[in-house]
Amino acid sequence: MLTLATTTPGEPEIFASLQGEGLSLGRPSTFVRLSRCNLACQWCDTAYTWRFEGDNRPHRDALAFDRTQNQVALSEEDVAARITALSPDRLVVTGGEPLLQGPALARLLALLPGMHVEIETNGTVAPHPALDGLVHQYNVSPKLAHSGNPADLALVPERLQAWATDPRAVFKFVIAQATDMAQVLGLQHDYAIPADRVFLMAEGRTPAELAAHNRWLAQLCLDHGLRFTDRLHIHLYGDTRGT
Ligand SMILES: C[S@@+](CC[C@H](N)C(=O)[O-])C[C@H]1O[C@@H](n2cnc3c(N)ncnc32)[C@H](O)[C@@H]1O
Ligand SMILES: Nc1nc2[nH]cc(C(=O)O)c2c(=O)[nH]1
Ligand code: SF4
Ligand SMILES: [Mg+2]
Repeated sequence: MLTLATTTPGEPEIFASLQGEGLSLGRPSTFVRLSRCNLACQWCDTAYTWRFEGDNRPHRDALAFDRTQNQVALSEEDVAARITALSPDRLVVTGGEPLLQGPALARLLALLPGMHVEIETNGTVAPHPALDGLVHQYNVSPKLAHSGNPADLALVPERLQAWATDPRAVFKFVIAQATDMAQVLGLQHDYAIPADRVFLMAEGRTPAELAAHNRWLAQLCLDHGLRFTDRLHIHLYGDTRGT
């Protein structure tokens, strides 16, 4: 069984959209959003996937979503059928943190041979061995200090090392202010991440926020020879579930 996020109560968040971020920006894809996360970013745009009542580690705030309204369990066969009905050739699995459900995800992907598979991940969890061979691209978004997560949870050295040496892994750093660059450049240096595999993406959940941040973010990309990504889906649809 897989535990998915919902668009409305009981309705799993499986949808067709253009990949809005990073290396595959603009590619028509089917998205599957899984439930639960091991981190708690203070600006998370999908907090409904993890900020459940009772799930109150010290660094999580009091705002709680109802677990029964915001997740649904489905069989791998059911999820595969819903994906196939959207007739995609590309799948993006996101969350929450999708690598927390590695074995079930591996069973799902085994039912979908021939699809190009991207995983959106915070980069703290090792892919299950049964899953890893079925994935074509990892969109790895390590969380900087401004996310509010304790560094020892958000930045796992052996994981960062593994992603840096995996050519399938593309890094996507969320930037809230220009001073965040010191931490990005430190990580890029420490783990010898090729600049060609580093994207900077503005923090923002509205077109106005992105427009304001993208101005100076573009300049930072130029200054440091790193790649820029927008968040296309926010411009097209706003901060809406299932888009
Ligand atoms: C919701 S996360 C799910 C996958 C995984 N947990 C992760 O963080 O990579 C999907 C992407 O959205 C980004 N994201 C979440 N909230 C954001 C925000 N307010 N502004 C910009 N990017 C955000 C994350 O950094 C990640 O790249
Ligand atoms: N269109 C669209 N593109 C995306 N790329 C990454 C997303 C995510 O939430 O992981 C996302 C999303 O939610 N929608
Ligand atoms: S790691 Fe991803 S899903 Fe988890 S809180 Fe951060 S942005 Fe949200
Ligand atoms: Mg998103």
